[in-house]
Amino acid sequence: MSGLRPVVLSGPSGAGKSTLLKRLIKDHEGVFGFSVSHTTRNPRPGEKDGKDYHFTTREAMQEDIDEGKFIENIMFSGNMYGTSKAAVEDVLAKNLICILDMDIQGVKKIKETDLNPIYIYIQPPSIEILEKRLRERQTETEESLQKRLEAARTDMELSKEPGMFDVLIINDNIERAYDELKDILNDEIKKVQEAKS
Ligand SMILES: Nc1ncnc2c1ncn2[C@@H]1O[C@H](COP(=O)(O)OP(=O)(O)OP(=O)(O)O)[C@@H](O)[C@H]1O
Ligand SMILES: Nc1nc2c(ncn2[C@@H]2O[C@H](COP(=O)(O)O)[C@@H](O)[C@H]2O)c(=O)[nH]1
Repeated sequence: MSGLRPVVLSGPSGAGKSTLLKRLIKDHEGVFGFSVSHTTRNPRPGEKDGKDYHFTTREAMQEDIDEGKFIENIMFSGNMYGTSKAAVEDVLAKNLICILDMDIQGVKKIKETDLNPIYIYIQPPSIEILEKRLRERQTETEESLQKRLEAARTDMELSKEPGMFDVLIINDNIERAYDELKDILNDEIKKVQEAKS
């Protein structure tokens, strides 16, 4: 099936991107496929290699980048992250809507490609609430948390650049944010469902 637009979910660390996209994929079986990024950070409890991320080393990732295997890659909070060409191609080959989770630097790089995704920004209600959610997630050291909050401030400023995102969702309430996300993607979801029926 041609013409399915990928979806880029961006927003600061802790905004709720993974929570929303995991629910979207689970609730729409056979509709969405997650573009599994590479990262050099350590897996969190419960994260699976090849599903949440391809966990790798700096050396291996740099080698692949040098060989042109990545669409985009960044440094975030002291670790490398990136979207390989294979990650996106694997999803598109299955005729699924490809969902990408990335920071705003990645968004800028994707804009230089011909992927033509729908760009969605997930915004926390405030930096204070973001900090509270990140602390409650209990995944970060104090140092990593501070780096993420610093990056979040820059990220939220850059997100205001006109034309950067197609839609902004304020994640003050997870049910409302999820309903908004579903509404935005309704036309794309229908395309896949109709093609399958
Ligand atoms: N609306 C909400 N209200 C309260 N807690 C929320 C809400 N949305 C998400 N959370 C919680 O906030 C934390 C951060 O959410 P999540 O991990 O989905 O963020 P993220 O944007 O994917 O972060 P990262 O980019 O670091 O992976 C999680 O513990 C999640 O359960
Ligand atoms: N530019 C990219 N950013 C990515 C990619 N995969 C994830 N991310 C972003 O990194 C931060 C931190 O993620 P975490 O899992 O360590 O909390 C977050 O903002 C993600 O959106 C990628 O491939 N490219």
